[in-house]
Order: sequence, then C-alpha cells, then structure tokens
Amino acid sequence: MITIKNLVKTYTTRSKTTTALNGINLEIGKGEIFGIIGHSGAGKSTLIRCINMLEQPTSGSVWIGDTDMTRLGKRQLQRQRRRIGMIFQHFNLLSSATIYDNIAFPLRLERMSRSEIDRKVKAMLELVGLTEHATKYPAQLSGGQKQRVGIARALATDPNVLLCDEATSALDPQTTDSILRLLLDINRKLGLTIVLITHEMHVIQSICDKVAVINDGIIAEQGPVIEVFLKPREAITRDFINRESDSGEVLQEAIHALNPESSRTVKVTFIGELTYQSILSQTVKETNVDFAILQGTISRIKDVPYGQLIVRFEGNKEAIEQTLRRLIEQRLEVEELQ
Ligand SMILES: Nc1ncnc2c1ncn2[C@@H]1O[C@H](COP(=O)(O)OP(=O)(O)OP(=O)(O)O)[C@@H](O)[C@H]1O
Repeated sequence: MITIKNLVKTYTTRSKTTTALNGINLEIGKGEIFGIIGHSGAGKSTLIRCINMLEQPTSGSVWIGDTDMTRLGKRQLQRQRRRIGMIFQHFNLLSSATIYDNIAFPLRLERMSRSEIDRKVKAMLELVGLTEHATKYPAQLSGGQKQRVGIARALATDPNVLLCDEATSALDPQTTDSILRLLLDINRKLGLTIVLITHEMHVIQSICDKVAVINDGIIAEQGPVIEVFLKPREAITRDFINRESDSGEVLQEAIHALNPESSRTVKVTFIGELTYQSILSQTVKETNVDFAILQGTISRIKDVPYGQLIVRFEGNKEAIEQTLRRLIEQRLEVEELQ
C-alpha cells in the first residue's frame, strides 16, 4: 500500500545542513496500523510529512499504491492528497468556524453539493460521537473532543490512508485511550490504513500491528509489534521499553548484587495462551531449582496477552541449565540478564 524507498531528507539553512532522514525503507500494508516511534529529533515528523509531500524529499521515493508521490505535478498531488487524511497534535481546527463547518471545510473545497455535504458531515459526526456538538466552536470542546473533530474532518473525503502526527501527545492518559480506541474502531470498520508517529510506547502497544523504531534519521528496527517489543534487538528499542518501567534502577541493583556462580537471572516471556499457564512452577518441580521473582508484569499488545517475569534461579549449575532448556522447549522466550 505504502512503500518508502531510500528516502533522504536534508534541511539546509544558511549556517548548516541537517540530515533528518538518511535512507528510510518501509513497507506498510493495506489496512495496517503502522507505528513509527522515536525520540525527539529522530525524524518522525519529517518522515510522516514526506508521505503526503508536505515535505519534499531530497531523494528516494514514496509510493502510495501505484503512484510515486515524489513525481506528481501540483494538480495531481492535490488530487492524491484527498485520499490521505491527516490529524495533528494540536488539532489545527479553524477556531472561528463551528464543528459542523470544520468538518465541511474539505468537502466545500471539493465543491460537493450542499445536501451531499450535509449527509457526509452528519455521518462523520456520528462516527466520532459528536452529533450533539455540531453547532459549537472548537474553544467549547475538550482536547479529546477537538481531536475527534480532527478525525472527522480527516475522514470526510473518504481517504484510504490516515496519517497521525503525535495525535494523542497533548491529551491526558484516559482521553488518549479513548482516541486510540476510536482509531482502532475506524481502522476495523473502514479498513483504513493508519500511519502514526509517537514517542510513547503505550500508543504503539495499544493499537499498532507493526512498528518501526527510528533513530537519527534511520530505521533501527522494524517488524510486528510483538516481535519488536518482546524480543528487541537494538539498544534504542530496549530503551523505549525500559523507560515504561520505573523500577529499572532497583532491578539493576538486584541483578548485580547476585553471586554469578550459584544463580542466573533471566527474563521469561509468555506470549498468548501461555500467559495463563503454570509452566514455571511445573518446570522447577521437575528440575529441583529454587527461584525468586524480581519483577513481573502482565499486559497486552493489541489483542495478544503476554506476561514477563524476571526470575533469579538458584542452585546447581546443571539444574539451572536444564530449567532454562525446558522453558525454551515449552515455547517461552528466555533472555539472560546481566
Ligand atoms: N524545517 C526545518 N529546517 C531545518 N531543520 C529541520 C526542519 N525540520 C526539522 N529539522 C531537523 O530535522 C531533524 C528531525 O526533525 P523532526 O521534526 O522530523 O524530528 P521528530 O522526531 O519529529 O522530533 P519531535 O518529536 O521533537 O517533533 C531535527 O534535527 C530537526 O532539528
């Protein structure tokens, strides 16, 4: 659906040249929710803005279906952009227009008839749950409601791609969750492809199918969210994961306080149905080792439950080795920590 090939973007000012994107390659499937996560300055905004040519790439190409967006003339680009909706961190609503008129705005640009516009705006208001608020102005709405208007306006022209530029970063956690649920609902109802950028892992974990981790203008790691977050390969990915846990320092102390001769500390990950099974206790009964749980969590990545335990095994070296082998045989992910 969206293919980004060798994308490079440099910004040149009088004093310096900044390479914001340095050879990005991405493949985003139709109907996918694809998240791009990175620290401030990593290149996220530049990347998402290159998808609809709000930023002109320096080199490389961006394909949406069979269309290379980098090669379009002004008219063709305008036409293509109607197929790509976008929502923003600070909503970008017209403050002097009612909610109804904000949503009608892109439709009027398309010179739709009044009755068609009315039908479409009402359908959009219903989709985002704001029917009661049609005659209000943006200043009379909460942040979450304003973002719903942003979503309704973005979807009014029936796009097949929705770009979300830090769409929940200005919202509190509860409102963030309600907007994320709405995006997921829309993705499922309309089969819409969604590309979102964020610096919060929670956003990716809640609704994305795939994720790319961007750092210094390059993709450090990408793949299905379960793969990337539960088996991270790169330090930057681990950094995002560990930032969510506030016990990182205490845990490091606990791990380093151990006698490496008689104990081993591992992170054990249970994915899907395995999350609810008593595999650990059955295994240590067989192998006769002791264990202490240093940390435990249970959560979900989109619809898939997972559990993670940081466990210190103590006892006979051979018996610990056998325990780890048995856990792996039973399809648990085992990563040794040091
Ligand atoms: N218009 C511009 N002119 C010059 N440099 C720019 C411009 N826009 C972005 N940059 C630079 O490009 C790099 C990537 O910026 P970008 O805004 O894409 O990062 P980001 O990951 O979205 O960061 P943030 O989360 O803080 O918005 C940064 O070094 C930034 O300073």
